[in-house]
Amino acid sequence: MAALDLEFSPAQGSSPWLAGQAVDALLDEARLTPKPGLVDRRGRGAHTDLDLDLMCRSARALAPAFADMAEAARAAAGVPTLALRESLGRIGREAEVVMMKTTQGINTHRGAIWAMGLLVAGAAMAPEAARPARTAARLAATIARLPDRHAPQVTGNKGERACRDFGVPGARGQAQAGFPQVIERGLPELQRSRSRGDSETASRLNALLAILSGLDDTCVLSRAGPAALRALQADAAAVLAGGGVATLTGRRLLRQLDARALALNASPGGAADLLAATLFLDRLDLRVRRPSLP
Ligand SMILES: CC(C)(COP(=O)(O)OP(=O)(O)OC[C@H]1O[C@@H](n2cnc3c(N)ncnc32)[C@H](O[C@H]2O[C@H](COP(=O)(O)OP(=O)(O)OP(=O)(O)O)[C@@H](O)[C@H]2O)[C@@H]1O)[C@@H](O)C(=O)NCCC(=O)NCCS
Ligand SMILES: Nc1ncnc2[nH]cnc12
Repeated sequence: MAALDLEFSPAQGSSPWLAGQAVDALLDEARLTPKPGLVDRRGRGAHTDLDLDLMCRSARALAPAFADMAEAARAAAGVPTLALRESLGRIGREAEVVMMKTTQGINTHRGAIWAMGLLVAGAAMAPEAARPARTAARLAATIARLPDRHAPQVTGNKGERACRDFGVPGARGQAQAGFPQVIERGLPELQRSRSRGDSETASRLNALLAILSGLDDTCVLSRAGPAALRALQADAAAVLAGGGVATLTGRRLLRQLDARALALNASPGGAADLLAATLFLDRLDLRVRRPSLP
């Protein structure tokens, strides 16, 4: 894997820069507080084996893999080929090994490696686009729909089992459909909340809730089942209908959602990954609109 010097400030749009944006988006997601059922600055959420320090170390360890994915996408000269799909699959599986070594066997970011890896590749293929977020998601979806001959037929992962048992498309389906929860819910809610003057923290929490309210999160399904997923989705929608996290009503409803997630041992890890994806794409769009951003 390519060596990456994180002290060095890479050129905007370069592969190390894209990798840095991806890692920063993962760190922003992990630190965002208070999230329902998830690891944040307050603690472990519904998890016994995760904490914020571990999430941050895991995120940073993924930088070289994201840079390699961007390089592989650039080498494909803007065309989402089968060879690129298979290169990304190999780099993605290696990144999962790096994650597991870093965390001593705990799954912190498997879903994030998948979603973010595809989006980094999509962004690397469309660096000059006027609306990089949408272009990156569209290219990422095209890559995700290609078959990878080297992927294991059956992984036995909890997400795979939840997709089979509950008939949902899961992480693969979300990517293959062009990340609708990110493009149609996360990003618009982030922008809506900001434009009405909500704080950045409230805007990001609202974006997480918008994603959670409509996502077939296999992390919730496998830990707590379909009734729990429906309850969390309804609670998340209620916070937004109550005015969002910046309001007193919204904050009260968010506390209820958090309490319910903890009582059900349910963690919306898939929604957290897609919030990180939303923040990554938002960073790309912001750089285009405001090139002088620090
Ligand atoms: C396509 C893969 C992601 C494999 O997917 P699969 O469904 O087979 O299996 P999982 O390993 O379960 O991964 C899915 C993870 O994706 C997140 N997720 C869940 N639902 C959705 C959704 N609807 N849309 C998008 N993303 C979704 C979620 O990730 C987060 O949760 C993880 C923590 O879960 P937890 O249950 O706590 O942890 P476990 O250890 O599993 O259980 P416990 O013991 O703790 O109870 C955490 O990772 C978050 O990120 C799902 O977990 C992909 O792995 C794959 O095929 N890779 C191959 C490489 C490749 O092709 N790469 C190409 C481009 S990079
Ligand atoms: N903040 C978080 N807590 C638990 N699982 C996660 N997966 C991705 N982000 C997470």
